[in-house]
Amino acid sequence: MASAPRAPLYLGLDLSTQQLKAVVIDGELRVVHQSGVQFDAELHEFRTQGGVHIHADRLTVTSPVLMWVKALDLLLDKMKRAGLDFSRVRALSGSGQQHGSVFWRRGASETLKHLDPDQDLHQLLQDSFSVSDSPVWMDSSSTQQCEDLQAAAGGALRLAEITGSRAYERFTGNQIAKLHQTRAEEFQDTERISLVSSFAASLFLGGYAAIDYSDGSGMNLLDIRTRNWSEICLQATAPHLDQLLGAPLPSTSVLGPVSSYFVHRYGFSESCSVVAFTGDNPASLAGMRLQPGDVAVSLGTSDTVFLWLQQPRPALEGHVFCNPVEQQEYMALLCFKNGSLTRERVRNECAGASWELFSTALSDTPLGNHGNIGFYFETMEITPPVIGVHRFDSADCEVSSLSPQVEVRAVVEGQFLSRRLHAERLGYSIIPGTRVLATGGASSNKEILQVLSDVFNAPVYTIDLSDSTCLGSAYRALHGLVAESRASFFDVVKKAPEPRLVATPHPKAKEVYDKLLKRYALLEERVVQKSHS
Ligand SMILES: O=C(CO)[C@@H](O)[C@H](O)CF
Repeated sequence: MASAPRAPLYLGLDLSTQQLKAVVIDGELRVVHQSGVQFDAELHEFRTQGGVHIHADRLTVTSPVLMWVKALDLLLDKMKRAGLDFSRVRALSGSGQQHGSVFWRRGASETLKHLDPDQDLHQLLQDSFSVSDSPVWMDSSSTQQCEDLQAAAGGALRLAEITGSRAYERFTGNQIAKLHQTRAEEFQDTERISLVSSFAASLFLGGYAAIDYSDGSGMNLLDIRTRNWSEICLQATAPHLDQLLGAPLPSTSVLGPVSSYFVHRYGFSESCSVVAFTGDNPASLAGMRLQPGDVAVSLGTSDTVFLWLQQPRPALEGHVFCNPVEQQEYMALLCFKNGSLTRERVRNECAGASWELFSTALSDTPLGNHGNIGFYFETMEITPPVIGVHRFDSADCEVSSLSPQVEVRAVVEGQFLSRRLHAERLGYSIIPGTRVLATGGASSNKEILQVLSDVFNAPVYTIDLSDSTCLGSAYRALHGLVAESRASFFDVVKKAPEPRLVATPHPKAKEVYDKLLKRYALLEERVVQKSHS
């Protein structure tokens, strides 16, 4: 059913690792438009792989910030050509890959304020960034800065108590510290530092957008209880950081009207509101309308497991972020770097680059995979921090290879055993009645979700759109308009379609995977010890 011609629309964007996506909903929360730009395929002049550049040291990982700018030009042109009436967009919001950072050159705020609508953003902002290769969440090169920050804060656990996480290499504060130490001239030429989320919001705002509490929780700089920058952490990171970052704001904040550039170039209404952008995982929590007691499993470039927390429970593993939709509450998250790119590599090598054959391999191999277990940490993993590929047979003997079909099941079972093991270690036990909400690209594959249901011994649900992050941003755009009146996010989006049950655990699942999980934990410890020896 089409929306009425002048009925308001709400735009949600997601600037993720491999692509820029958009979803448009109407006032009934129906998706009326989707679009996207794939970085590798449509912006190949930037020569990224999976949207990033992995540097020769195999630890430094960056993305060209002008690729993200040009992707927005392409996306809005695509949406305009597809006939989207931007004048109906009442509010827009968005999300970005977490932890990444953008360094605006001195003078860029003036350029942002006076964008010429006859030119594209990519041309206008060519000289607006002091750092052209933005550090992103896949980077693992700031270990020294992590150690220094933990020492300054009083140790790893103290830092976790303050910021929600011990120091992690990908977290923005440590990346800023490294850049300040190793690229002093570029740092000196910087007048503002944004997250990927607030950078995208700045483009629409025509000025520097505030960092929101939720994505700001992924920097090792924000005190998650006071929701202000931690002085100890700022001081330990770089000079004048409070000025470079600006004051953080609630994730529901209306930042202002869209800039005149978008009014004149694309026909946005002058009254279209820009609602604070946030991180991709917090936006996904919103898109799935995650409730306390649910467990979300996002299967994207990174795999993440996240859930709703009423009170922060920081630990030495995983993260606590401010909740993006309930300002006084929190969310817990575990991140696994070797996610979809690892599944795709095994698909290419063991299933003829076909998802159908990949799914057939899963259907044709038994629960527990005859005791074979695999660890596929092709790049430095985050949870646990280890690199290497290791395969073990049913007698816990390391083997050099598995048959193609067994390897397919081993990568999927191994990833899900790891997600479950580390979630349970954080006290997030999967109890009867727990709903597992799956999202992200791989959540459209029923056989992969069947393995998830079996390993977690829980029913798995999905929402119609595998892209909960964009949908969550569109929901947040709508909610931002009424948040000041204290309207709850859940009231505003209660008409959204309910998650759909797509897999229930096999009767033997609990017996098989409770046992296999114990072996997995011992073997993972062995792999970690071996990689640190
Ligand atoms: O590092 C992560 C979360 O902490 C990843 O999920 C990124 O947000 C992916 F873009």
